[in-house]
Amino acid sequence: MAKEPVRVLVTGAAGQIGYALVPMVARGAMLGLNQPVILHMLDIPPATEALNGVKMELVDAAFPLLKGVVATTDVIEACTGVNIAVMVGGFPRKEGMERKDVMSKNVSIYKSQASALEKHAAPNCKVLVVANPANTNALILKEFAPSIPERNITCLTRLDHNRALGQISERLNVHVGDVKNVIIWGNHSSTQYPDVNHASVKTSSGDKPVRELVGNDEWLKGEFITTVQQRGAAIIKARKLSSALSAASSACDHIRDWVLGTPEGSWVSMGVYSDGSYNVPAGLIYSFPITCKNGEWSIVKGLSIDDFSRKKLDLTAQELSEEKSLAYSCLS
Ligand SMILES: NC(=O)C1=CN([C@@H]2O[C@H](COP(=O)(O)OP(=O)(O)OC[C@H]3O[C@@H](n4cnc5c(N)ncnc54)[C@H](O)[C@@H]3O)[C@@H](O)[C@H]2O)C=CC1
Ligand SMILES: O=C([O-])CC(=O)C(=O)O
Repeated sequence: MAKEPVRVLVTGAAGQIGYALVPMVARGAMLGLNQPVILHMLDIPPATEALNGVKMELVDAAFPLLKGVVATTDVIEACTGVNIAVMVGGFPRKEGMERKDVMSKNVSIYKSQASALEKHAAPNCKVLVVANPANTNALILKEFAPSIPERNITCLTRLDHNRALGQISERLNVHVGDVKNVIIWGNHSSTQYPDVNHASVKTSSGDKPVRELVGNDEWLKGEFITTVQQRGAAIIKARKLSSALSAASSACDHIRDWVLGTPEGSWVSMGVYSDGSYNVPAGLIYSFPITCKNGEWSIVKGLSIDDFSRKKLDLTAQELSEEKSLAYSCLS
């Protein structure tokens, strides 16, 4: 029997990530090649014409899995009945800005969209916040949508995770699909901590630790970390626009693994509501190593944290606590 379509909301759908993301969803990259979808696309009134253009292109692309498109500037219509919400809408960072510089513009958007989701989305709707500052927008959304379970509200750090895999694969000249179990800890910002202490590479003689294969701690503790932390800024410098295709692809990875599960023996990074694991203060949306099964995520527990890592985990938690206070001051 044909599967019921899943309703996927993409906010900011007329923007550059939206434009890359909606065809990926319609092709099955997010929910699988046998899962029909109905796309809900939200943008703001000045983008109405562009949004309609995206809708026309979706029709023209004749995607077999796409069973309907709602293109609207009405937040209630956009949120009604959605099972997955990918929150991309917002004001992007420009060259020379830190992500928290876009805070005041974005947190007020997330406060109002929280209420629309809470009232109109399908029960158990899974939410992924992409727009920056992603962790803090997700936290605001959680706080202003108290009836959505906190487990259902996450933010995107999978792009940073994938960037870390990419850097290791380039350094070792191995295929990116053979590298696993890097971790992004903390904030989707330049204080994030890309950690390879538990990462490995599949080789013909079994899995080998990344640290051993790289054999250069100075690079791993220095240039590797800063390259991943600063990759978003490097893309902005090169393109004069922030990452879009890689962000869209990573958003698909995030939802796909959350819904369909992570492969046995490997984990991903997701920004989730901290339960105090690894002594990260509870009540922050913080990126952890995560496995997913049956549509639920769990933090990977019990990994060893050395002194170098401890300081990095604490630093990015500190930044998130400060962002949280700043966000509240923007809202008052
Ligand atoms: N977490 C992550 O890994 C990444 C996050 N980002 C962030 O994603 C966001 C989107 O980036 P782009 O698509 O490049 O920006 P963009 O400016 O091309 O698109 C944003 C879209 O959001 C719309 N929008 C603004 N306010 C809205 C509202 N209240 N409701 C619905 N739509 C609204 C705009 O009209 C625009 O069409 C930015 O905040 C950016 O910083 C970007 C890359 C990676
Ligand atoms: O850097 C930015 O503002 C966009 C972004 O979040 C990223 O590419 O990681």
